[in-house]
Formats: sequence, structure tokens, C-alpha cells
Amino acid sequence: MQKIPATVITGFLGAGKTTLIRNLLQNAGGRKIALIINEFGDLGVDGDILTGCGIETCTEDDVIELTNGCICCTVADDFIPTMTKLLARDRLPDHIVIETSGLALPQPLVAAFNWPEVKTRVTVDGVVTVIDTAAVAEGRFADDEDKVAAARIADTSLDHDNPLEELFEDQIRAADLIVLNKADLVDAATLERVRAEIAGQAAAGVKIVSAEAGHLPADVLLGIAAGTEDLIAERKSHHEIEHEADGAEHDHDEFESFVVDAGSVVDPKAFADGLAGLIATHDILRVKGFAEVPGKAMRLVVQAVGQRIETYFDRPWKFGETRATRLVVIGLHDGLDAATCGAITAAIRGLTDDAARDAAE
Ligand SMILES: Nc1nc2c(ncn2[C@@H]2O[C@H](COP(=O)(O)OP(=O)(O)OP(=O)(O)O)[C@@H](O)[C@H]2O)c(=O)[nH]1
Repeated sequence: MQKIPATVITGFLGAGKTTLIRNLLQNAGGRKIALIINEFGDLGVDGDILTGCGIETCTEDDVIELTNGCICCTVADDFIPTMTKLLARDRLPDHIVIETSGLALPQPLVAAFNWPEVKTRVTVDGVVTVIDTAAVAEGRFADDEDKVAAARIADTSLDHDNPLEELFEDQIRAADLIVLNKADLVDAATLERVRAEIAGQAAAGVKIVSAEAGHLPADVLLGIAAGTEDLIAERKSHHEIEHEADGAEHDHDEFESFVVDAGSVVDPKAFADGLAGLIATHDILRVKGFAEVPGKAMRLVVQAVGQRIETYFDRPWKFGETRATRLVVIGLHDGLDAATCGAITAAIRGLTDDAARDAAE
């Protein structure tokens, strides 16, 4: 029996994985694609955006959401059973696409394809790593060297590993194909600078392409035939290298996420501006979710990656669905203690119409 190819789409929070997948599904060229989505945070926003996008090949049957958690930590409990169930279906997919959370290490997931029940049926066609080119150009993953040097002098016992930078490097190291996405936000010279920087970190011979909104032909993304499950042991993550000896569990303690239930968004522009202000003053990496706008039949998608905020109406609220504003906020644990999370929640609620929310509660 021929193995089903599986493509793993990875990349940091907000790099454009869901957008790329949406375009891929729209241009799948007749392939039946099953999509497995894993998200960090308690709100399944990506799956909801994809099933809400109206693409024929994107029905609730085609999109499988893994329960919340880090895909690399819950491989045995969650991912393997999901794959087994998918492989037991009468109508098998032509291709499987897996979107990892922006905070996941791809290595343990790819290694899971060597589990006997999966290895005989599926092969990893390729790991596609999506990069936010503008964020890299702005140095968002790099350490502030002066700050690190100052901290080292202040306390030599401190652990100065940068969790963002390590995760970013691990995602690049795992790649068979790298997509320099958001090319529209940088000029040609910056794109080349980022390309050279990334090429220096990637495995030898890895192809790097640039894209806007993840627009790439399906034939570029699929059919790489890398068989990455056999190569992944050579592309170890920082964590695997550090903990090989002691076998320590990987975890995501460095990152924090919480969900904010808020009231109606009367003025989307003012709401986005207020959110931008909050992101500027707190250590927030990502905000995403849906908002209720009074008088509008459609729900408003809210997307924030760093300071960049996008809002658009995606689909009508469904019959029987509660019209509500729910957002997931993700940031570094160090910057988001309980008091700060509470203050951010109150501030977001303050940007919305509380009376509408209180009436709904
Ligand atoms: N300007 C620009 N914006 C983009 C591009 N690709 C994606 N975006 C925007 O970036 C934001 C995040 O995109 P997503 O596709 O949700 O990113 P993601 O990687 O799936 O995010 P997580 O799942 O939260 O990690 C959205 O507002 C997108 O519209 C691009 O090429 N250019």
C-alpha cells in the first residue's frame, strides 16, 4: 500500500500558517486534504477561521482539531490516536496537512511518524516552516545584546536563553522548505538580508521561497517527498540537545495564554487602536479571536501579531450561535503574571460595551 504523504506546517505565532493553509486548500488541485490543527490557548480560532472560510474542501469533516496543548508534548495521548482514527476512515485523504501551534517544536511531532502504527501508513512529505519576514527583519527573535550583557553582569547565575529565539531556530532547523512570508511588508534588500540570515541557520540544501499571504502553488508546498521522519534525528532542537542526558520533559512554561470574554465592539477601528495600545505597553505576542459588532450580521475576526492588527468580517453568525466577543491573548510568561493578565482583561473589556456583555452573562 502506498503511504499517505503528510506535510507539517510550522512557524512562529502569527507567521501566516493558517493563511497559507487556506490558500493551499483553495488551490488544492483536486486533492482531498485532511487537516489536523493544534493550537496554543483555549480557543480554537484557526480551525474556526478555516471552517468559516467557505472553501468547499474545508468542511468540519476535513478539519480535525487536537485538544488544547502542545502537540510535541501530547504526541502519544492525542496525536497518535487522532492519526489512527483518520487512517481508519473509509475515504482516506490524498494528503494530510498538520498545522502546529506557533509555540510547538516540530521535532517530536515528526519523530512520532516513526511510531509503528503510523510509519507503515504515512510518510512526512515535508516540514514547511513559515517565517514572518517583517518580524525577523525587525529583530523580534534576536536577543537585545546590550540588555543580555547588562543582565549577565548583574547576575551571572541567570539563565539567558531566549525562548523565542531558540524556538524560532528549532523551527528553521526542522524545515525541508522555508517560506519567507509577509514579503509585502519588506523591501527587496531586506528580503535578501533575511533570506541570507535564515539560510545560514537551515539544514543544508533547504529551499527558501518568499510569499505574500502564503500564496504558493500547491505543487511547491506538497510533493517534496522528503521522508523527514528518517532525517529528523539529525535536526535536533535546542531542548533535545540540552536534555539528551537527563531526559527532562519539555514544557511551555515560558509562555502564557488566557481567554478574554468581552462585550460588543461598537467601533472596530477604535477597538483595534485600543488593542494596539495595550500590546505596546505589555509583553503580548499574539491576540486573536472573534468580536461581536452590534447591528452586523457577520462576526468580526480580530488578528494581532505584535503591533500589526487586522480586523475583517468573515462569516455570518450562525443560527443558535451566541454572538460574543472572545479573544485569546498569548505572551511570555515573565511578562504576564496574574495581576497583569487581570489588568489586560479589564482593559480589553473596557474597550467594549460592558452592558452588552453583562446582559449576555
Ligand atoms: N501583510 C501580511 N499579512 C499577513 C501575511 N500572511 C498572513 N498575514 C496576517 O498575519 C496575521 C496572522 O496570520 P495567521 O495565518 O493567522 O498566522 P498563524 O501562523 O496561523 O498564527 P498562529 O496560528 O496564531 O501561530 C493575520 O492577520 C494575517 O492576515 C502576509 O503575507 N502579509
